[in-house]
Amino acid sequence: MFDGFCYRDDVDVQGSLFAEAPADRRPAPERRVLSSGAWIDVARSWLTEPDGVFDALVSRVPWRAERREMYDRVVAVPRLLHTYGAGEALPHPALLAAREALDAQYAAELGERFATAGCCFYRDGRDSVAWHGDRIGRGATHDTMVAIVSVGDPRRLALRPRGGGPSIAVEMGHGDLVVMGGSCQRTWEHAVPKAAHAGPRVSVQFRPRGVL
Ligand SMILES: O=C(O)CCC(=O)C(=O)O
Ligand SMILES: [Fe+2]
Repeated sequence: MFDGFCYRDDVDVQGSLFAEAPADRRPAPERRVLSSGAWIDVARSWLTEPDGVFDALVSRVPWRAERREMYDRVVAVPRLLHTYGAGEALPHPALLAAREALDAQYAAELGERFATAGCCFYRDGRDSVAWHGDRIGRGATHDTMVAIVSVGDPRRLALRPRGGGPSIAVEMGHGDLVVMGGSCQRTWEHAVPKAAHAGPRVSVQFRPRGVL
């Protein structure tokens, strides 16, 4: 069986040759420093089993439509949502492995672990999220991180400084990781703009406790 072969191959290599090394072969994130203490990290093809994760997310998550309350206004959210709280089982083992890999990569810098997993289902290019910062919780006052794992069709994450200035964009492709860090949630805003042609995409955002 192909799966069995892959698994045993992994175990052999990690067990005999690299017994002390972490069993993680994900590409290292590359950092882009933005203004005012904000940064983003990007790692392409970072998630293991992205196809299985996409299928599991689309079929197993209890999706609901919602309007999201931002600080001073309610933003229309044309997309489906579900949040897994701290300690709740995630719908695919690769997402648990992803959270553990994020903790291994970032816990020292972040000072805590990733706890919650917010999931968003963009059914097609008409689904989107407007400009906002994740500022309902501590992100409004403290440096933090929001780690986005993306599966399905690629979509653009646009970012712009809160006080005005040119925007940048990062493509979030199938299996890619994009981490917004530092002051990003309070000094920058982000959005997923509508796209003329896009198939389904699911985003999983890992956040520490108290960051929403
Ligand atoms: O779709 C994404 O990856 C970003 C979602 C987002 O910014 C949010 O839900 O706060
Ligand atoms: Fe956000």
